[in-house]
Amino acid sequence: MDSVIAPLCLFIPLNCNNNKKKSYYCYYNSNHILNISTKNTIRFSVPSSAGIFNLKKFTAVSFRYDHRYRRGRSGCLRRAVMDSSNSASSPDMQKPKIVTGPGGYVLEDVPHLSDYIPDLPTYPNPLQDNPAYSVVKQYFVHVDDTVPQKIVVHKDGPRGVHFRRAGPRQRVYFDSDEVHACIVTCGGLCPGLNTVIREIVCGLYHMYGVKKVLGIDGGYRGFYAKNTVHLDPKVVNDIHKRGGTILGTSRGGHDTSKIVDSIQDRGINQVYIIGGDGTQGGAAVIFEEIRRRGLKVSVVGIPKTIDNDIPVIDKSFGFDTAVEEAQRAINAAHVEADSIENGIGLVKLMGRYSGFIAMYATLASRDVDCCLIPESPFYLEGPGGLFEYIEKRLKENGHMVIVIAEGAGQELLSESIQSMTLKDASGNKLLQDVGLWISQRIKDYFTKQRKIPINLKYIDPTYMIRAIPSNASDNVYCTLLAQSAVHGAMAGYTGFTSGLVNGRQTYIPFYRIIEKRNSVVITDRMWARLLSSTNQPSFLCLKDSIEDTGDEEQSNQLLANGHCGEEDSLISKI
Ligand SMILES: Nc1ncnc2c1ncn2[C@@H]1O[C@H](COP(=O)(O)OP(=O)(O)O)[C@@H](O)[C@H]1O
Ligand SMILES: O=P(O)(O)OC[C@H]1O[C@](O)(COP(=O)(O)O)[C@@H](O)[C@@H]1O
Ligand SMILES: [Mg+2]
Repeated sequence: MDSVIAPLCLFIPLNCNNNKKKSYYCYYNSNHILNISTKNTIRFSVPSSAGIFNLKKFTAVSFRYDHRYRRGRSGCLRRAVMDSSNSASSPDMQKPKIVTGPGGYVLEDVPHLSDYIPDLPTYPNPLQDNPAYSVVKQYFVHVDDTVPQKIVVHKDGPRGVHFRRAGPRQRVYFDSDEVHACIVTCGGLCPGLNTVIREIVCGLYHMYGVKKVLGIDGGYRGFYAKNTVHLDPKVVNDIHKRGGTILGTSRGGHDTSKIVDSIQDRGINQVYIIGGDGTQGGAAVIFEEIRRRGLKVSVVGIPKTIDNDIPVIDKSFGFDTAVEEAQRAINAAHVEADSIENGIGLVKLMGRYSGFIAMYATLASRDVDCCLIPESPFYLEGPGGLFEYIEKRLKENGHMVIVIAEGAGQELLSESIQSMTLKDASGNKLLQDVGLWISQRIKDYFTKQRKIPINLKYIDPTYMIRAIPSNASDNVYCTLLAQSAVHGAMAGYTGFTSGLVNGRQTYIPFYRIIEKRNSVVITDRMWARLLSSTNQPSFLCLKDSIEDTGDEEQSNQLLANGHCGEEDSLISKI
């Protein structure tokens, strides 16, 4: 382990088999989850009572669950908490910047260029002379402004974790002529990518007078394997009306030293990285390498995930657009099902590990009779199963609509289809098509076993949803995210993701973004709302779900409060 270079990703699946000892399988690598190798597997045991898994022996900078290793219905994952005193045990690692204050106040601050480069000159913010902004009272953000992560507090409770408020600062750490910025988009497509690119370029130009902005072509590998594109307000003027990303994107290709060499060789000093959890993980590595080399380069992440699976932030851009567009597919499924005897409309929506799109699209539509998501295990046959429910709805209503998230029921699929271990270039497991599989199972059951003729129409609108331009509210959201990112970089902050927390723009340290995944908490009120709106079976009683998750902290909270903890960011706020 000593030879491992940071950052290190540990994936710990827990086989929850009610034995006294539980086995953890750790996979680690130095840079990229693709390089996970079975040779690097360490196996050891901890007592079942261990709620916190201590990473003392490892040089861990990032840590997250990986549902890909989830095992069957009884498999579960236990929260593992990174011990912050150990997380930076390598001399190359940036220690989290934690500031504490009275009343249990904690600021999880972001790095600043001045942390590792002494005597940096500062300049007055050019915005002070900008006629558009000079009318705003208190335009500049106060240096002590922070935003609480938890908005619901109790009288005697601690003030809790805060993040630095985003926005323009009185003094900046870059002279406008000195700035050479670049923008890269990585991972899957998402509505709003072009709007974010546009607003970074226009923000740099119009607010700070920055003229040198480069577009990196085709994701991370574009830094060293492709040409760059010059970006200015004229080039990006209309791009927010188009879907996709004008810069192109890719998975794979994260070669840290080649990327940082390219940044250094080109004289780039602000790097804007737009992408999901994988991309932000890559951004964290780039930041660490830049810091290690002592370069005056701000590294800024803008979170992109159509699945809304990035933690801490209220929701991700493009999510609203995706939910809205999904309505068209659900409407079509409903029209088809309603027009024919025993019609079943089945719509597969995105959501590899998190069922937010399926849940919100279902709640918005009111036409859906059953919504299946990865977080809520289900079963097909027998009392309380899906087939029984379908038969009941067909008898009652003559038709039904099912929405299924792409990651739902994967454990059932791997039981019936030989498990595939193929991965994409980023190391994400290639999922089996649950929509096709479940269509076939439903058809077989009703026509062969029950001798009930059904008419099933399957719709997969995934790429039609991903490829559209963002809607009006996402456009505004993208603008604020992009402008906050620019303000942060100009103010000398680095190693952060720009994100909305409780309705306020904030700067969040990378490690908080990549340490875990945001997912639907099925024992939370929002999922209960869904169950009550569709009237579908829960497939799991509360007692079972508590036993099954094996997460003691969550279970205790559930039993005590009837709802879940801070992970349910989007849900619990609504
Ligand atoms: N742990 C990691 N460290 C470095 N780079 C990573 C890591 N995980 C993913 N990447 C890189 O980030 C990019 C996007 O990741 P991917 O998972 O495909 O999309 P997303 O950012 O949407 O989650 C890819 O180039 C991938 O190689
Ligand atoms: O077909 P691709 O390009 O591999 O992408 C598929 C994946 O990307 C997504 O659309 C969304 O990914 P992000 O959350 O990273 O935006 C998933 O729903 C889907 O599993
Ligand atoms: Mg991802």
